[in-house]
Amino acid sequence: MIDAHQLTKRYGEKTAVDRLDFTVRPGIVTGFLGPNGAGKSTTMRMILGLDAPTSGSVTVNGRRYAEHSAPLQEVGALLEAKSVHPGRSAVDHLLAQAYTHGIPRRRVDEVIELAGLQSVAKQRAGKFSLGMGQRLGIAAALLGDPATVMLDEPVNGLDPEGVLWIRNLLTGLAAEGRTVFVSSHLMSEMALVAEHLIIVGRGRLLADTTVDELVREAGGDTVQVATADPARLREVLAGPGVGITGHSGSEELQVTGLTARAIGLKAAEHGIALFELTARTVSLEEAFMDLTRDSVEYHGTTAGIETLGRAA
Ligand SMILES: Nc1ncnc2c1ncn2[C@@H]1O[C@H](COP(=O)(O)OP(=O)(O)OP(=O)(O)O)[C@@H](O)[C@H]1O
Repeated sequence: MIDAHQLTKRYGEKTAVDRLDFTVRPGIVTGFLGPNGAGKSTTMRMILGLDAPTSGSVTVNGRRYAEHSAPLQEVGALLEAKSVHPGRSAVDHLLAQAYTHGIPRRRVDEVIELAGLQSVAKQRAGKFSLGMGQRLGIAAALLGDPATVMLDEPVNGLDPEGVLWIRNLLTGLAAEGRTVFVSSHLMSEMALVAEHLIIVGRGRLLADTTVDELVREAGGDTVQVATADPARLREVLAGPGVGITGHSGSEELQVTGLTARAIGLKAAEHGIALFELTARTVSLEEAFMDLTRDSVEYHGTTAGIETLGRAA
């Protein structure tokens, strides 16, 4: 369990993390989402005691990270910038960490296997590809068999097989009852693994919600209907909890609060012809963009490219 209370970090004038309150619970994967620069890494660094909060606090299982007597066994973490001695082999890197934390050699072999690094375990880590480096970082994070696992952008640099491996690993760790907290700026990736989402923008909490709820709030339960008699259809569909919108004179209506099936049945019952009946599924990516639109610090632009194209 991770608990943040009014967690704040300022770097001079810049507020990187702004009064965050959230709880990360065991037994599920919680996604930590936000655009670039939203404050995710800073928050994770504070959870691990690598950065001190300017104000507020964050605890892991009721204590600050530094107060745990065996922190590696409490929280296993992979942060973006991982320092591995380039001349050391993967196995030696893990052994060095295991020895200094009283972890048996057997566990090193276990995590090497878990991370699929058996064939390269004796190679120098300096020669590792980005994906292999990520796997080594994850092996190190799991070394202490921690109850809480925290990974910052774990799919970075992984090939499709590696991405799938991470997904299964995360859901497996959560199923074992661990607390799993994973950051990403990719909603599509989070949608596949996370059950709960904590979304931040410019250091602030934007949403603390489930994947299902986010889609619902974004209008994911809207049904698009086209009919020859929109006025009559409005009448027969109207009721408590039902919302109907549409331009006057248009054949198209947008209906919330009723399933496509219920709308189809009602229309048939009243002999109203329908031309279209489509349940509109809002992608999580759209929901995320809507939520964070005002918090994106670094907007991309294609204006320069267009200008170049015209000049050519
Ligand atoms: N040591 C630092 N000194 C000054 N500013 C910092 C420092 N660390 C982070 N920041 C600023 O704080 C803000 C939050 O950064 P952070 O790296 O936590 O965001 P993030 O959500 O992890 O972003 P990304 O998805 O790009 O990794 C950014 O504006 C960043 O420039």
